[in-house]
Amino acid sequence: MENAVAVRGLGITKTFGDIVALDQVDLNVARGRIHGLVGPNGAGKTTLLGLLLGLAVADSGSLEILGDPVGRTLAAPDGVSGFVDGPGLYPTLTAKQNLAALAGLRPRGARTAGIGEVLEEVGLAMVADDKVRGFSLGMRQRLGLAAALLTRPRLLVLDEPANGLDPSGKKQVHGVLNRLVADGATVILSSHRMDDLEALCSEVTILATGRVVFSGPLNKLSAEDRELDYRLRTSDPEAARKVARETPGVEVIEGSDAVARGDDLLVFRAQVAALDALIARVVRADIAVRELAPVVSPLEAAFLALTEQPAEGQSEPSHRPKHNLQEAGR
Ligand SMILES: Nc1ncnc2c1ncn2[C@@H]1O[C@H](COP(=O)(O)OP(=O)(O)OP(=O)(O)O)[C@@H](O)[C@H]1O
Repeated sequence: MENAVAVRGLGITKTFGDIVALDQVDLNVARGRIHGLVGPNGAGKTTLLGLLLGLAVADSGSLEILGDPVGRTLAAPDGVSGFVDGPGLYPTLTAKQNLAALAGLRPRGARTAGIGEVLEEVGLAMVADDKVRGFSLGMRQRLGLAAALLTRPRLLVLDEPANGLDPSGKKQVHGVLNRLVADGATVILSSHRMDDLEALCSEVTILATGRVVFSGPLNKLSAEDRELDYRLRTSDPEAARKVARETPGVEVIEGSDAVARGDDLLVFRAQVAALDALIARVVRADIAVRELAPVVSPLEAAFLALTEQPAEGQSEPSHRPKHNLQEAGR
């Protein structure tokens, strides 16, 4: 039976001189999933993705990809493709010529998808014969994805793949990634876009200054006992505000940006139980609920809480978690 784990990393450390880019990182990614990597600038995301692509080797720790231990040589492990720091493309060649050049580098007999097929998949068939130097950032990103698909990867590793994509390009790329995992492949991607990660990923790893501060299913981040800020739009904002003030566990936030903009919104902080109680009370008071949403998504809230930068003059960095939230046994 095929190994159910696509990536198993244990205690991975990578330094560049004095800089500790990755500090005892554990990473477990099940096959057939889209796993998101998130963290502030300089957190170590690109470094970690580079290790998965065989662009660098770790100083210590163990890494197993698609069932095989990763050695000390710089080479993409079998079945893995992708890119970090943007796709490497030849600007003076056309999209088709770029892919042909890459396909030509594939070993004889290696699994290679059709060039027309991958261009079609990423929505670039119409510009197949255009030179890449005239491509927008989003088109280059999609061509980079097409190049990665050429190898029919079992593990696709992408650094900021949604960079520069317009909504239709984003939809196209999301479609490609979802089809890949439906066919049994695994995708690991980094992004600063929480909405993208929430739309695509079932699991995320949050890194802060080279350390894992959370790794696990996205739904663990919206834990029932975590307070979140919500915005509520109703048919009667004043009456709703009064109900909110009288509901235990609900803290009305008066000076929020939404209120300052003059929006007819009630912004409040609550745990899930108090939120439920408030909505029930609002409806019982014959006030219609028109919109209810977290001000920031659970992923963004966790990101901000777990990766906050140390305050000026603070000796102990507050982003160093007191508890590592890594899901046990994963
Ligand atoms: N080749 C290198 N030489 C020296 N330092 C490096 C090198 N690559 C990365 N670093 C350092 O390692 C740390 C992690 O960098 P990395 O690029 O992995 O972060 P990142 O999370 O991808 O950041 P971003 O979101 O800005 O892309 C940073 O402090 C960075 O300056």
